[in-house]
Amino acid sequence: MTRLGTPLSPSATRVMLLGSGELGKEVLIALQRLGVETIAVDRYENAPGQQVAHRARTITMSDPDQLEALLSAERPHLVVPEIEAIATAKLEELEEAGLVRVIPTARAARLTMDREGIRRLAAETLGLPTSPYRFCDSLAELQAAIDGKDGGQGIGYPCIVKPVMSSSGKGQSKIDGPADVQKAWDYAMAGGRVSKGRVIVEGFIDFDYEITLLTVRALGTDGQVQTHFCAPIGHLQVSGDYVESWQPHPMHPEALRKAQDIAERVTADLGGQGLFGVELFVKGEEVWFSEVSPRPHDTGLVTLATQWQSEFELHARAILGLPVDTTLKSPGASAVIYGGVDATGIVFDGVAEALSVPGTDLRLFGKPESFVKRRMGVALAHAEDVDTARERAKEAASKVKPRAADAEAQAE
Ligand SMILES: Nc1ncnc2c1ncn2[C@@H]1O[C@H](COP(=O)(O)OP(=O)(O)OP(=O)(O)O)[C@@H](O)[C@H]1O
Ligand SMILES: NCC(=O)N[C@@H]1O[C@H](COP(=O)([O-])[O-])[C@@H](O)[C@H]1O
Ligand SMILES: [Mg+2]
Repeated sequence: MTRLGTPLSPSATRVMLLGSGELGKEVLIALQRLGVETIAVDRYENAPGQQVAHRARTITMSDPDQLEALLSAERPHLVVPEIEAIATAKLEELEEAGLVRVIPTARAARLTMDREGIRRLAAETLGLPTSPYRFCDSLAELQAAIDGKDGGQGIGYPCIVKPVMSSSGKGQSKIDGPADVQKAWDYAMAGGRVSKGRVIVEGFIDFDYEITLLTVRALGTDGQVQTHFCAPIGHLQVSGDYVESWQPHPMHPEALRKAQDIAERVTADLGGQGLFGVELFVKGEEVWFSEVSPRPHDTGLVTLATQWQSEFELHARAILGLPVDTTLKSPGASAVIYGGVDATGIVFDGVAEALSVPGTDLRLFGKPESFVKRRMGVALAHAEDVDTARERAKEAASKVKPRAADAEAQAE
């Protein structure tokens, strides 16, 4: 295990998060509870995790020179990517030279920041079932891939187009017919996290439900990495972004076996220690791999209400080489609170009303700027069963009403 010492002293264990949004904030809190010295990095000032870390640094994380300069100034023992858009090639170079240890590995961070890297690994190297897909660099290539005029079998309609570097549904759209192709291309070009004129087009999978299988690679007492699974998390996505999640999601035993097998294989290849969010589509007993985050997953926010150790605590423990426990405490659910307004500085109305819903809790992330579709908070609920928990979480989330702080000042 990593030796734990005294933060802000020479014996400290220093962990740097690259990306400090709502997910990183919870990882930072979990690390601090174990006496780790934390450095929160993000692309903008006062990111949620920066508000709870020992130190905050703001850089362009996709700039290799800025990243290298920061790493040599801070000399963290562990570097924990929290977002896709970082200079992963630089991390690989520094890891190779033995200068940093990246969680779970720099290669995993590189492969998963780009849909092409992880999709080719999963489908072509590991032979896992996925949707049919093609990568395209222009509108003409996209049309040809859909029509099967690029030498391959046509992806056909409906299909889904996504920038190769994006997350939370940014730049993603569904194409139902030829009239939607241009619009989907333009939207993808505008929506990627890092501008790169490349997209993936995927055949649409008509799944019964989709899950995130949180998978933890942690050291056992024998010093070997062991794989642990959390109970499946069901979720609902709107426009490619998660709006609700719940745990446990009931699964046919054969589908669960396949899901765990896929998760085991993909995480074993990515390697290292830490928690992964393996996204899977399920229809009957059939299971498709969609993608994987080598870090806590947004749909896994529900584990703050459902597990003895949340996904954030599991990640913190696993990366430090400590034992983990993935057992469920209670069925539960989460429901997203969007900003609803474009404003710098907001006020949340209805918080007391929300928390008066039985079994609920809130996380208000503290992001300095709100956008209509920016995730600003989440409602959590536990209950005797998942259906009740979902109702509670949705009710609590619906009572929280963000509004521009300016409007309040004007009203007073
Ligand atoms: N091939 C597909 N067939 C059917 N639905 C799909 C397909 N690809 C994506 N989706 C839907 O869109 C959602 C978002 O897709 P995906 O996970 O690839 O995007 P993302 O931007 O990486 O999202 P996040 O970062 O939140 O995980 C999926 O969870 C699923 O609901
Ligand atoms: N699906 C990935 C995901 O949920 N990532 C989470 O969202 C933050 C970015 O939010 P922002 O776009 O509002 O700054 C990231 O920092 C991470 O916590
Ligand atoms: Mg996803």
